[in-house]
Amino acid sequence: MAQRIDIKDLNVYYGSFLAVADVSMAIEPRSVTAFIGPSGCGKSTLLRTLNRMHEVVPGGRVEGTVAMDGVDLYGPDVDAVAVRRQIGMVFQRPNPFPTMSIAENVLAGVRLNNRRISKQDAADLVERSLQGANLWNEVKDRLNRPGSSLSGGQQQRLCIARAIAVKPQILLMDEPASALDPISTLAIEDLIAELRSDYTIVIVTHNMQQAARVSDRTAFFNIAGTGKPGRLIEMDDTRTIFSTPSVQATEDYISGRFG
Ligand SMILES: Nc1ncnc2c1ncn2[C@@H]1O[C@H](COP(=O)(O)OP(=O)(O)OP(=O)(O)O)[C@@H](O)[C@H]1O
Repeated sequence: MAQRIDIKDLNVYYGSFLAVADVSMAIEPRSVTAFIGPSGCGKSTLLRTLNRMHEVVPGGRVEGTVAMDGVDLYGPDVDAVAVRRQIGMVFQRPNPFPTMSIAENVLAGVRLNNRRISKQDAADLVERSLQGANLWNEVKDRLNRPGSSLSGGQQQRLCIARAIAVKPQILLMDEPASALDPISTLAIEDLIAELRSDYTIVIVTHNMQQAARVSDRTAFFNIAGTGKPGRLIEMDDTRTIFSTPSVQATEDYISGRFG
């Protein structure tokens, strides 16, 4: 199911402002890649180019290529809406549909994709997705209660269930645990570790320990100053980045000397 992502010579703009410059990197399938770096270096912006959400912002555009298993997402025949539907995204704040039931929240993406689905298939998909998000046991007796009746950590796992219900190949996570308490954070991290075997996962995180715990590869981004674009400084196995990075700025950042 998972797909490889190849980013080549990517520049990302908001209008005339170059927010991220000259990024080339490969993101391996069935692995977790963490984007780290100081505030404003463009981690979230880059993440949003991977499912064409960036260009939803007025003036948002890219130069360069982002290929999924060799197919350029920005190619002329590619439908941006279809790309957004296929590539799951989980945000910082859990955003279930508050009045929709837990079960309908899980099915929301599938329904948006206009897929006709029988009652039994829907029930199976709800169970499978909630199992996949490690939430089934906590909610199986109240699937008709509203999504907003869950705790923050449960809501975030519900959002992950919603994302995986459409069977995406890639899951993008923008600080998925930063609004959660430590126990919910660990639940999300455990879940990421489990999902890794089926998906290509890219996670933006400010939390160094989290990057070290959950990711296989880490990409460090930096910015030379206000108004300057963010750049990829280095990318390597997470163990290497956190033990023997090759660039001084990476070492300074991970050891807490700036950022
Ligand atoms: N909608 C927008 N319109 C214009 N500029 C934007 C927009 N969103 C972000 N930017 C700018 O793009 C640059 C990169 O922002 P981005 O949010 O991607 O950084 P980040 O590394 O994810 O930051 P943080 O860690 O604080 O979330 C910043 O200079 C930011 O001000």
